[in-house]
Amino acid sequence: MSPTGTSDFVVVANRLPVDLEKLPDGSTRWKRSPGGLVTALEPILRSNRGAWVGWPGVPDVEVEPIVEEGLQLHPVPLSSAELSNYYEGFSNATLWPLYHDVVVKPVYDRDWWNTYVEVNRRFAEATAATAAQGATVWVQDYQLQLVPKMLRMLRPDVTIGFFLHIPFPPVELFMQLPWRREIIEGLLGADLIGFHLPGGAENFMYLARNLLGLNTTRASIGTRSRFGEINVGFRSVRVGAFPISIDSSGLDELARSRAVRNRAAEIRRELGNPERIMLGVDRLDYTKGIDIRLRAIRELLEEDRLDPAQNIMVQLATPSRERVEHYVRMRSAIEEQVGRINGEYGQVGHPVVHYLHRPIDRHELIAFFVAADLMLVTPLRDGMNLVAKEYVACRSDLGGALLLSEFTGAAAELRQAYLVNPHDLDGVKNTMIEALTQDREEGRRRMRSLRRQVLAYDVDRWAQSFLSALRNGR
Ligand SMILES: O=P(O)(O)OC[C@H]1O[C@H](O[C@H]2O[C@H](CO)[C@@H](O)[C@H](O)[C@H]2O)[C@H](O)[C@@H](O)[C@@H]1O
Ligand SMILES: Cc1cn([C@@H]2O[C@H](COP(=O)(O)OP(=O)(O)O)[C@@H](O)[C@H]2O)c(=O)[nH]c1=O
Repeated sequence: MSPTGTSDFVVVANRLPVDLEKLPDGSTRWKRSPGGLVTALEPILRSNRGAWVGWPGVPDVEVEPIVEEGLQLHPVPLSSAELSNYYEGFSNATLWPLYHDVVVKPVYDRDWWNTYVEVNRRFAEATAATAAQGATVWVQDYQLQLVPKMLRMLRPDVTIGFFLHIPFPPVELFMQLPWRREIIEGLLGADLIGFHLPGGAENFMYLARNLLGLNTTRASIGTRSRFGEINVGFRSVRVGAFPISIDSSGLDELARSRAVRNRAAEIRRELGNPERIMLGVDRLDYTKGIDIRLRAIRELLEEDRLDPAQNIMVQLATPSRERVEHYVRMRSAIEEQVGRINGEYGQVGHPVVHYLHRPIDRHELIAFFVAADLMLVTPLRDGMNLVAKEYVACRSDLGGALLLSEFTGAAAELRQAYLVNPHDLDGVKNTMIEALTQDREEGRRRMRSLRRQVLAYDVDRWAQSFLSALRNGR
């Protein structure tokens, strides 16, 4: 057994909720980390006054643990070589594409795998040193799939939950992975393994049964109900589906504020008061289908089905994984598409596509949600997509429309969105026109129904359903 720490509730994630930023003058400051995992978990951990174990966002720095507004942050350092092999390599050039339907070809590299094992061990050791006797530890996501087993060996006294934020792939794809047994065994160190959707949970059950030969239940898995069970020696591991969500009422309240409404009106003016504003908000990731929506817009302009003077698109794109090859290529391709549309259909001072490649602050983002007539969410595959839910939460006016890919986790719940198959470009184009020209009452009916779902199933409900299953099941 490792020495114990003092925290009763510990979240372990690849990143801390804040990234250390090195400024040109050599000083440093903390800024919010990108992505939906942090958006979802930060409020929960703050209200639990827990500890967060994670990487501080830059390589080759040793940072002491800090306490920030009651939240204890325990940085796990990574060297440049580890960053390259564990984060950019195995996590984001092997697992990420493999788990997202092999949208691009995964790379299988033994050195990357070895570093992934070493870094997972470091996270497990840091967690073991942070958790109090009998603590609850919640391990997050694909970067840390070996931590549950490693931590159990170090600290059999703690209760371990694991949640996967990205899709768990179909069995035929997962079987490509040379280290497939190790990953499944790593995850089985947890007491409860959570996925967004029942399909991912059932894929995992199948592998436990057929790859590792374990005894499992066989009934279908429900959403927040009907968990699967796997016998691992004398232990029982439960498996369930817990769709993640957002701080719906917090966003709803902010979006109703005068400051946000004024800013939304100002955004419309800044864009030249067009009849309709379309919006995309994503990390710049090839899974998000940004290229698909741009292609759809270009073809609609070509076919004279969209008036470029009255239909404006805003694409907000946070930089992401900028040294991974496919991300570099995709950025160039998207910027070329934006340039081409503006070159062919824009006017001086009036581009058709407004594109920002930088992180946007949450208040500004909410004003964009309030200003937009059509939200375009077109991933080829996405674990959940919190942006879709955030747009709905911000539309208490029942205005706007959500166009949503069927291949997002969110589509399982947001059935009244304009659902599209992103591989069917004509379908995307026709649905864009349908949503842009929707009857006002039809739009209000759809948005009312979407809001019922998003406001009822918020991030607190997600965390409570997972944590109560974890605590009651041991
Ligand atoms: O840490 P990065 O490499 O910069 O990536 C940011 C996060 O991206 C992924 O987010 C996922 O989690 C969301 C919340 O569950 C979900 O809505 C989305 O569909 C996922 O893509 C990744 O899983 C996180 O680990 C990263 O922090
Ligand atoms: C572009 C942008 C986004 N955000 C916030 O980031 C998350 C994104 O979460 P989602 O589940 O949709 O996808 P990933 O986790 O990135 O795969 C969401 O909360 C956005 O509001 C942001 O704050 N600033 C940005 O510029």
